[in-house]
Amino acid sequence: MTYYLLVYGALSVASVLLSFSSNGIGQYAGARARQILHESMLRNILHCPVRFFECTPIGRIINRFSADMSVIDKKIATSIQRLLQFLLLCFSAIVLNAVVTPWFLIVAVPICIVYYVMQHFYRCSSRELQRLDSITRSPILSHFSETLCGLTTIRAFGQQRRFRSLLFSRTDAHTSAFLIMNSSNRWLGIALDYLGGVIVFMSVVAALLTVKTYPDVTPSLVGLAVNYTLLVPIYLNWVVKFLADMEMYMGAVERVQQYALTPTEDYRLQGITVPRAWPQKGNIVFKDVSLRYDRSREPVISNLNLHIPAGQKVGICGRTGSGKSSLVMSLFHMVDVFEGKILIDDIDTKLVPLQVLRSRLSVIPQDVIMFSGTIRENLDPQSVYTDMELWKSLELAQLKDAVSSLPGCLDAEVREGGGNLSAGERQLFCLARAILHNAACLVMDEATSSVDPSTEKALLAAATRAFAGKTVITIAHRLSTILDYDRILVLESGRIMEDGTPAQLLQRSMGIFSSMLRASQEGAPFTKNGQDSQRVVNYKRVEGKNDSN
Ligand SMILES: Nc1ncnc2c1ncn2[C@@H]1O[C@H](COP(=O)(O)OP(=O)(O)OP(=O)(O)O)[C@@H](O)[C@H]1O
Repeated sequence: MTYYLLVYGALSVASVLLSFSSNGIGQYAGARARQILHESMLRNILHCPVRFFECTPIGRIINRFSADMSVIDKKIATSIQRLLQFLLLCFSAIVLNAVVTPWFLIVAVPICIVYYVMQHFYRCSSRELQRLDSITRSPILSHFSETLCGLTTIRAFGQQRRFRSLLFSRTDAHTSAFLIMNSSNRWLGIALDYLGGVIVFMSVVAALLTVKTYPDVTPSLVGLAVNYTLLVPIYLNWVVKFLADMEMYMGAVERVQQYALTPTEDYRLQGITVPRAWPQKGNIVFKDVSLRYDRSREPVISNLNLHIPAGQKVGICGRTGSGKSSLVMSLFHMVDVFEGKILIDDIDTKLVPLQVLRSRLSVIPQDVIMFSGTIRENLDPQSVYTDMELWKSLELAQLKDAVSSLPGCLDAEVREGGGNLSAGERQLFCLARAILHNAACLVMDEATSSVDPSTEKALLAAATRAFAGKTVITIAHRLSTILDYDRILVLESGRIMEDGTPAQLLQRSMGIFSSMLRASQEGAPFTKNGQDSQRVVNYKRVEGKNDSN
């Protein structure tokens, strides 16, 4: 009796210790695995080219980071442990039955086959149903985030009802998939219960036969075997469930891994080391440059040659899709420069590490991004400038008075997306950022297209003053704004069609620039009072005088 008690006690202690260590090790391994997966996905996504974000719906990316990561975080480690536990329990029950009642082995084989077929059928269906569940969830998230972003437009056009019904129909599709998935789980539960009933029945029959044929088998041993068998259906149910769950969860790992392996931009971390002050002059040379967005697409610009001397103010215009943005984006290597060279102050930009290159040039885009925080954080996120430098840049950007009147001045609140600032103010803040950077080249990509003429005038005047003597490249939305520039380039289908001073281009009455300017004066509402036409006439007069001098 003491012997049995000691063995039982030792087994219990061993079981507790093993369970404790397997839980600890399992959870630690799970935590490390999900940390590695999350970090590699995040690192990769942050380094993906802009094109990836244009082609991938935001809802899908959020889904990877929320739903898929949550599955990996909460479910996988526990499921693997439970699966192993139930597999071992099942195995031990079958072995015990086989040892005590050998007749059980005869029925065990067909039962195993039926069991295999059933779980295979369930797992195949469950995988597809899970995919359906995941596919139908992304459109809800995309639709929801799109609706939030475009709330003003939706309300302005009275489209609330349409958007609401679209949301409901997508939610219905998702709920249906979810319901079918859950029903399939219930089906499996019921089917396995029936199979379990058959197993118990067979086990009892095998026990009766064993008692007849092997008289030395005691009733207590038979009772133990039958008792174990009673639990087999429950264990089997769990094994199948966890197997299917694991398969489903590994889908999340596969999707996360896919994002962790998405090709990133070439950051050229091993690139050349450029002087701290580069580019000092802002002398830009395009040598036989060809650009494309994708290997499978035609180049948007082919064999372009262009020299922008240091300190020149260049206006770029052309019809929509002519390649203006692509041309200036190539300076930042945001488009694939697959042929030729772009030199800035005699250094090939292809060899400069991408982060260095982008940090040395300034850009004012059409849509300025402001983050929720303070004005100081938005101007100088890395806290490298002094207050005096911040105020100086605000003064040059004509924002000093506006900021000083705010409660908290530099620490005044900026809401998400700069919601409490006007479009013009946001653009002036972007100019202040560019001034702080003190880059030798400034690029303005239709920076003034969403502001009124007076703000536009203020922004351009501030930029001209702050970037006097530096290279400024402006993609012009309103042609009248670049009439006082040093040079104008007219692009068409990725080629430079006209290149010269504004006066030279205006002299070609049948030229593209002249006709575009004429068309904009006829069409633009703010030319009704003749301001811009007058400006062109005055400009021609002044140029005429200069020429005659
Ligand atoms: N992200 C992109 N992916 C693929 N092709 C693009 C992409 N952006 C632009 N393109 C293509 O490149 C060509 C030039 O576009 P780009 O935006 O440079 O013209 P743009 O003159 O700046 O036009 P807009 O004045 O309308 O901004 C167009 O044919 C356009 O379809």
